[in-house]
Amino acid sequence: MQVVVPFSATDPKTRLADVLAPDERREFSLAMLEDVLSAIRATGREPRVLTTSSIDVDAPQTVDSRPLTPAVNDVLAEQKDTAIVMADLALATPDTLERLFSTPDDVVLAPGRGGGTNALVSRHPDFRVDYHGTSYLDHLRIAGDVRASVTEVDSHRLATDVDESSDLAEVLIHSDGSACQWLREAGFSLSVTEGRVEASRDGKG
Ligand SMILES: Nc1nc2c(ncn2[C@@H]2O[C@H](COP(=O)(O)OP(=O)(O)OP(=O)(O)O)[C@@H](O)[C@H]2O)c(=O)[nH]1
Ligand SMILES: C[C@H](OP(=O)(O)O)C(=O)O
Repeated sequence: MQVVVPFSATDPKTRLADVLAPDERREFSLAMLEDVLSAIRATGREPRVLTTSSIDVDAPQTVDSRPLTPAVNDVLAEQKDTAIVMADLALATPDTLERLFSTPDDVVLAPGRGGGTNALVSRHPDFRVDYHGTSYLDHLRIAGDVRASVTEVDSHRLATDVDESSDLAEVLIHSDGSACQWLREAGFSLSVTEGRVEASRDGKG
C-alpha cells in the first residue's frame, strides 16, 4: 500500500490566521506534517508527500500545484491500493493509523469532525475523492456509486484535524510531538476561561 500525505505549502491553515502570522502558519503546518510522517513511518510504511510546491522535508515528495481533489484523484488512478492521510492530523498515532491501514474493505474512511475526511484507504480501482464541505458524506455516496464496500474508522485522534484556534488546545492536551513543541515555544499554553479549556498565547486568555 502506498501512503500519500497531501500538503498545502503556499498559504496553509488560513483558518488559523486569527492567532498565527503567515510565517507561523507555515512553520506550524510543517511541524504537524513531521508528526504525521513519523506516525506513518512507525507503522512500517514510507509516506510520500503530495505538495503544492517543493518543501524541505525528509520524505519523498511529488509536487502538484492543482487543487486537492484532482491531485489526489490522479494518485488514486495510478495505484488502487492507496492511503491518503491529511497533514494536519497532529494527534495521529501509529496505533490509530495502523487500525486505518489494516481495516480490510474496499474503502475505509476516517471522518473528521464537521463532515470532512481526514484519512482514507482505497482498494477499489474506481473510487475517487471529492474534498471540502461534507466530503465524508460525498465519499460514502461515491463508494456506493462504484459499488465499493465501506467501513468507517471511529477514532478521536484521526477525527481531530487542526483547522481553527479552538483545535490548538487538543494538540496541547493529547500530543507531545513537534506541533505541540512548536506551540509551546510560540508561547501557547492551556488556560481555563469560565470553565472552557483554550490554548492561549503568552498567558493572554
Ligand atoms: N496537495 C494539496 N494539499 C492540500 C491542498 N489544500 C489543502 N491541502 C492539504 O489537505 C489537508 C486538509 O487541508 P484543509 O484543512 O482543508 O486546508 P488548509 O489549506 O490546510 O487550511 P485552510 O486554509 O484553513 O482551509 C492538509 O493536509 C493540507 O495541507 C491542495 O490544494 N493541494
Ligand atoms: C480536505 C477537507 O478538509 P476540511 O476542510 O474538512 O478540513 C475535507 O476533509 O474534505
